[in-house]
Amino acid sequence: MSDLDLGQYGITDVTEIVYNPSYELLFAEETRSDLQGYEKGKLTELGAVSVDTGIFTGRSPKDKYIVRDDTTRDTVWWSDQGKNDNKPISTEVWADLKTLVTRQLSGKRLFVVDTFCGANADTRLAVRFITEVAWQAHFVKNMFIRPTDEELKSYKPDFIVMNGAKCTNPDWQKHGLNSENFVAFNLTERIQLIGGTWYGGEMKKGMFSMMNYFLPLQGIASMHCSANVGKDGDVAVFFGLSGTGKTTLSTDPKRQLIGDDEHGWDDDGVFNFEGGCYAKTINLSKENEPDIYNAIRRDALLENVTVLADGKIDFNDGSKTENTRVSYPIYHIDNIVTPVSKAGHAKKVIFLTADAFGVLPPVSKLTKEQAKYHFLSGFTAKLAGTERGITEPTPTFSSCFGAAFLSLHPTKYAEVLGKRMEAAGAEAYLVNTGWNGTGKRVSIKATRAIIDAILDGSIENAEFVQLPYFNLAIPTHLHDVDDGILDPRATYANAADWEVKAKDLAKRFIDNFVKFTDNDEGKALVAAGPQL
Ligand SMILES: Nc1ncnc2c1ncn2[C@@H]1O[C@H](COP(=O)(O)OP(=O)(O)O)[C@@H](O)[C@H]1O
Ligand SMILES: C=C(OP(=O)(O)O)C(=O)O
Ligand SMILES: [Mn+2]
Repeated sequence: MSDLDLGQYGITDVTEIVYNPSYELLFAEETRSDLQGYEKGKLTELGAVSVDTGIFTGRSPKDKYIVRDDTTRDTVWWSDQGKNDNKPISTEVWADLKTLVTRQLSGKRLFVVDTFCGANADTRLAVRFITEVAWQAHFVKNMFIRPTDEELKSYKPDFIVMNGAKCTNPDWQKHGLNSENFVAFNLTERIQLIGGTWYGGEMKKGMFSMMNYFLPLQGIASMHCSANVGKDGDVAVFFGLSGTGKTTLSTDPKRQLIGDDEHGWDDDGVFNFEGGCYAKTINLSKENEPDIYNAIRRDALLENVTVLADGKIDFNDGSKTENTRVSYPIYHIDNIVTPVSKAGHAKKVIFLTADAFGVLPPVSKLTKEQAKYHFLSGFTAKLAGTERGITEPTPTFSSCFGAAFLSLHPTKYAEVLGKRMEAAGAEAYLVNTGWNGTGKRVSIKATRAIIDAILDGSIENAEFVQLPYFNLAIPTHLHDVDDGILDPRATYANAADWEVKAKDLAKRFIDNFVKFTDNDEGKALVAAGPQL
């Protein structure tokens, strides 16, 4: 253990430091009978503890800030340079927020959890979390990489996350901020501050935003994707915004899981940033998603699910939020890459989208140019719950399938990914896990069969037709998939209804892409997008 004087961060009079608590200790701490309110965990019949995360049951992008100083001024993609969540704050406002959080944490009994973000020793961030809430310590222990005892001996943090969830900012209006809640980053001090929101996802996705800052500047792709690898070492990555199926579809008993949400791609291949998974549990069933269901046991941590008096869980109850979750260490899934979550170069790149309009085909094969176009566009529907204020599927363009986490301009991620794909000879596919003309979502079973056809290569033997307006190549037949769903036009009682919606969506793509056409490269990509 390195020097644990929290005074160096401005936290004083700490009564006790619970350093890197074991799962045993966390269980005891979060189920203590004297705990009150949102701190209190409940034991469920599956053996996992369940907590309520408070007022915030999803991330709060509107409350996200980055200090604009000499480190970040010319690197960060700022909210005044495009539509994004990287709102600048001054060092003065930062100092006030830091005082609030350090004062909140001073004089307390604190949990300190030392972790890594990133599987590779040369590019990982050693992230130290400081929190007064036991289940928040549990969450980061599940989600980040747990250092070995040997690694802890020489552990030196690169980044500090001070979670002051219980404090809010009374001066937010004077500071010109969005609310009394804040999630703020300082790249010079290498500190994240949290106030007002208890939601653990701010820590997880916060450090993802930081990897998204550091890695592309070194030519390493930083990707909002899941990843797995087949028996022959064939790696696939699945990009997608929240709720599109990254976690569900990468958890595939036939393939070893690398990770379910955040990865890098360097000269050696694809590597996980995390040490755990964060699965949605709304309507979870043992039949549809057995591996995720079985991962919910002792040491997993449930969030915002409904627990009945006898400890039974009602996974169909979305009354607290649609964004009910479980975090678990990655080894709760049987088939994973060990000991380090990494594998070779990706040969298949899958863009998952959940099209709420019911226009896009369940699968299409993309040309190189189309891959770039769709990566920059990042079309999907935001599903209910993951972000505050989103209560029904809302169509959105989220660059790189993760605009909320991009610290640099989207073209930077496209450039780095493009180079990696080119060098690996990777093929790209667009998979719609959302809706079609039936008004229903494509079934998980059908999507899984589609993914199988992509990964075993059989899709390459299919006959393809071109979908008008989008010019997407769609297969006419795939093993174990109903032919009737492959062409979205066939899922409408009246194909003319598809036409109307398709034209509308095509126009949205075209309008959205205008922002990328201020340079020759972007202009050249327009031809790869929808045409009217
Ligand atoms: N065809 C489908 N493919 C993938 N997931 C689906 C599909 N239909 C419904 N779902 C549901 O959508 C959600 C996908 O969420 P998840 O895999 O957690 O997405 P992500 O990891 O990208 O946020 C799950 O609740 C899953 O059960
Ligand atoms: C945890 C999140 O990721 P995802 O929903 O993509 O799993 C999130 O977006 O807050
Ligand atoms: Mn996920």
